[in-house]
Order: sequence, then C-alpha cells, then structure tokens
Amino acid sequence: MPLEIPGATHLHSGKVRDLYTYGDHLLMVASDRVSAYDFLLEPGIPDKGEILTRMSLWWFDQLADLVPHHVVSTDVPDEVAGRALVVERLDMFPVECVARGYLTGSGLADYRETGAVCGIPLPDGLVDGSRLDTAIFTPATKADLGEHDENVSFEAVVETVGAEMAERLRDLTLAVYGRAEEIARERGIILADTKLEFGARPDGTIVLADEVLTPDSSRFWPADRYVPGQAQPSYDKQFVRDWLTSEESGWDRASDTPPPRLPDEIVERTRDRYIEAYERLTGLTW
Ligand SMILES: N#Cc1c(N)ncnc1-c1cnn(CCN2CCOCC2)c1
Repeated sequence: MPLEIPGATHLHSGKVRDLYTYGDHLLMVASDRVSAYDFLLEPGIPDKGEILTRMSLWWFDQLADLVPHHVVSTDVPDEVAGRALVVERLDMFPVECVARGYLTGSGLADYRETGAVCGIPLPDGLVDGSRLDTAIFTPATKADLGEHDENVSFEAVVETVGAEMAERLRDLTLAVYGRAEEIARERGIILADTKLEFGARPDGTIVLADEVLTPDSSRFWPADRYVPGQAQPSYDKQFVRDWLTSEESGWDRASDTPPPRLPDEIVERTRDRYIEAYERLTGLTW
C-alpha cells in the first residue's frame, strides 16, 4: 500500500521503490524493502532506503561530467525524509541499459546456451564470474513487477529508439560503468554489472535517471573474495541468502513458498553491510 505523502500522488511501484507525481516533478522514494530469490522479505532493513539514496546522490555527482542527471532537489516531505529525491519528469527510454564487466546471472545463462550475450559472441571457456576482456552493453526490456527483464540485442534497441539514440545509450552506459567500476575497484569492491535508465528532456538531452550504482541496481562483490568459477558472494545480500538457504531457516527454496521472516541478527548484519558499502565507496560517514 503506497504511502500517503502530502503533495504527492502515487504513480508506480517497483519491488523496492515507488514513484509519485509531485507538482511539475516526480518524487522517487526508496523503501527499506529487500528482495531475495524473487521474494520480498520481511522485515525491511532499517535505513536501507536512505543509505541507497545517499549512494545514488554520490554517484550522480561523480558522473556529472559524463552525463546530466534527473535530480532536482533533496528537499522532500518529512514522511520520506532522506530516502526520496525530487526528480525532473523525463521521457524515459523503454530500455534497461545494462553494462557487464563480469559474466554471471542471466548473462551467464545466455552464454551457456548460445556462446553469446545479447548477440555479442564471447570467447569459449568462460565460467561464472569470469571477468570480460572489455565491458559489454547487454540491454533488456523492462519486465512487469515480479517478472525478469528479457535480454535483447542491440539491433532490437535500434528498432525501438533509432540507431543514433541506441549508440548514445550504449556509449553512455559503458562510459558510466567504466568510471564506476574503476572507482569501486580502487575501494576493494568489484562492480560486476549495473542497470541504468535514461530519459530525454524536451530539448533532446539524454539524462541519467532512476537510481544509479546501488546494490539494488548492480552486483557488488567483495574483491578480496573473488574466485571465478563459482557464485560470488554478494556484498550486501550474502547474509540473507546464506540464512534463507540454511537448515536454520527451515525454508525450502524449491517449494516456491514465501521465505520466513529474517532474524534480527541477519537484519542488523545486512544493515551493517549497506553502511559499509556506502562508506567504502563514498569515503563519507553514515
Ligand atoms: N526515474 C525516473 C523517471 C523520470 N525521471 N521521469 C519520468 N519517469 C521516470 C520513471 C518512471 N518509471 N521509471 C522506472 C523505474 N521506477 C523508478 C522508481 O520506482 C519505481 C520504478 C522511471
């Protein structure tokens, strides 16, 4: 049930974030909700929404020389203080702009089936977690809530937005990933992949929108535990995943039944990991 926020009208909800109209702008609200194995978990992680909002703001600032962003103000209603942004209303491109520097998830599945990802052929012998020689643009179509995005070819993006715009989106996505991957790596964090969303202003300017380079839109791996050939530990969700798949939780992932409520200790350790990722990446103190 969306929040009642003065001056805002609910527009759209994702798994963990909600969008409201807000005067001439939009209000993008990050919740404390966390998902794993395609389930929304209980309880939320205290302060997650605020930590990831601050992380997005820091990344938007780091990337401002590469691409303008949609943030207008952090002056938001008290009900969502610290975990919402006033953003300009853009004409969004219907493309999930994904950059991958490492092979895992749906990219690995596509590679194992076809030897390619989004039609981009890759060398033989790659394994889960392999670092790619160069980062690749692997766009996807936006899926409805609860569904997985579908990887599509660059040619499909051309058909959707035109050749010139498709090349601009690809180039910007790879430039943002390249910058962010380097910043993260210098701080001991592997940015394996990330999903960006762009919109256009009336004058045609392409603007970086949505959230950026958070653990919800990206895969962060601790660099000191990187071992290709196996599933890498998630920087932020490994405690949750390990508990959910442990005997202790009593949950059967194959049963498709909702997972049990997370114990306080797992909630607290997960909150600590979000704070640790924020402080390591930004150099700021929570
Ligand atoms: N950002 C942005 C944005 C914008 N600046 N202008 C117009 N529309 C959008 C928009 C509309 N939907 N989405 C998908 C992602 N949503 C994000 C929030 O949470 C729900 C999912 C983005």
